[in-house]
Amino acid sequence: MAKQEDDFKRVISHAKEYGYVFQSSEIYDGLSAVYDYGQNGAELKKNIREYWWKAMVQLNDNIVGLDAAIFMHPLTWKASGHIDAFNDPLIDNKDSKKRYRADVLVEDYVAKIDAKIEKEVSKAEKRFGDTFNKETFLATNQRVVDYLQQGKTILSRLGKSLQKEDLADVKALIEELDIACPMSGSKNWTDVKQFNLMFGTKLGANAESAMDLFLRPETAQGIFVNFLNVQKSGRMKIPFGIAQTGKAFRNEIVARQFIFRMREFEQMEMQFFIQPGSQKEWYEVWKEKRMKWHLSLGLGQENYRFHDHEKLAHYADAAADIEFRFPFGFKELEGIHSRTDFDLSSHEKFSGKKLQYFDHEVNKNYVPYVLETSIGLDRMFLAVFSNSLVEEELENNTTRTVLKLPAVLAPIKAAILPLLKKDGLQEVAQSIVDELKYDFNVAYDEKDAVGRRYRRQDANGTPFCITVDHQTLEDQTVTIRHRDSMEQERVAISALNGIIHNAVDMKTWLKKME
Ligand SMILES: Nc1ncnc2c1ncn2[C@@H]1O[C@H](COP(=O)(O)OP(=O)(O)OP(=O)(O)O)[C@@H](O)[C@H]1O
Repeated sequence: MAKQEDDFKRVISHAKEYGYVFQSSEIYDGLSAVYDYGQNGAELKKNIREYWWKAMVQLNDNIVGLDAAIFMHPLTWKASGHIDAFNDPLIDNKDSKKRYRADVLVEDYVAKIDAKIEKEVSKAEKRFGDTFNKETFLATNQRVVDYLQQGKTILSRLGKSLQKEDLADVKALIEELDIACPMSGSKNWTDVKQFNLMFGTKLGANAESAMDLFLRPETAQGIFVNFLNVQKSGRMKIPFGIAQTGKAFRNEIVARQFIFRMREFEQMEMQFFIQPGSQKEWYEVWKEKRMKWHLSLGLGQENYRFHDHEKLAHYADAAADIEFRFPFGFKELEGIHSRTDFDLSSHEKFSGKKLQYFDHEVNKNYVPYVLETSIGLDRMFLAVFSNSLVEEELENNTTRTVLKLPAVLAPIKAAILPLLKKDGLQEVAQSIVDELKYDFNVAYDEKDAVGRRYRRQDANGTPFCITVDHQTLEDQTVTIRHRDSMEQERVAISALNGIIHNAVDMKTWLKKME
């Protein structure tokens, strides 16, 4: 646990030191769970967004984009169920005065059971070596079987109590499990209460006539209310999808995991409109497609897993998360939800407007079913960033900090370094920058010894360093150093564009999804 916490602290401080993420309004001591992206963070975020957009919109001829407003008519949130059901069960500890999500307290308890299982598995793995079979072990080792059953029983009871809104039972569960406040160790709890997560605001200057609005808690509803606008104007045929990226706002109760859980964040969502009855098939298709997108970035297959939901939201008939191994364990990164016709039917009901589609294939009108993929851009940022940050032992007994970002996402693709600040080397380096900058985001760096500059660029995630030296003046060649291998090669200036292009081109990376 201590190592996990240290690793996570290192991620947060590195993000600040290298201009990736800052606490919002830091000079006023910050605003809790709100963050700003710095010069490098803004680039990384933009690149992730573009990587998603290309994969979803550009590569699929039946998916189009949308940019809906954050403000929406208040009835939208009545129809979507957010006014009545977008609640988290909260519980306060009377001694520490700390507030928690009651369901998260129980889930964390189960995570501890999971950690015990992992421990048993790794012990057995060591003992049995190559002959070890994890599946057989999980099914036959009595202690592990008991742990698994215990976790399942707890989660199933939690799911049922939440579904029935039986908050007294959620509290009873916390008491039965003897869960203590993680900050103080006290077990002196209040009752569990529901808390609506939407932020309210007002539209209009006049106090009497001002209209109560909500900041959108998800981008999806902007897509649903525009379903017919897009379908008709784009003459879209089912199955088709609408994708959008944009800000969403949630007044999260527990928000202390850096950019994992924010009060203002960005989502990348796609709603895929399909024939009723075909949802199971599309659910599997999109689970697979989205996992392939993640794997194409090369962060390691072992860092992802699916988690199929037992407790379903009011709109869903199936749901799974793609979980990622964050510094604090496996957690949700993306959700894939089979939303049935809940949203469109509900908007029909509340707006009085038909939101139907005439399907020539089957010769009838219907309200389409929807398959949704929804990922948090900030969470994806954290996944990429935390996974990439490594402390590497070098042969000469020193270490280096290197941010091994996938080159396609790196904020700066190459740094151009004159070896010395004289003899015309700076001018040549600058002329290389001036040529490359039309195609790539590049940096010029002349300060400090070249070794220190390499380290700085490593820590910044820059895939290439290009050094201009005296030989450059004679034969128009430079040294190019690769961030991950630290290998250096001598290449012609004229070859630089091609080398960088091969490494960072989105097409090459996206093709890995095939
Ligand atoms: N507060 C938040 N901060 C950052 N990203 C978020 C936040 N809430 C949701 N997301 C992102 O949006 C995606 C889709 O939202 P969804 O409503 O399905 O999340 P959720 O199931 O409520 O998440 P969680 O269970 O973690 O609260 C999530 O998978 C996550 O990546």
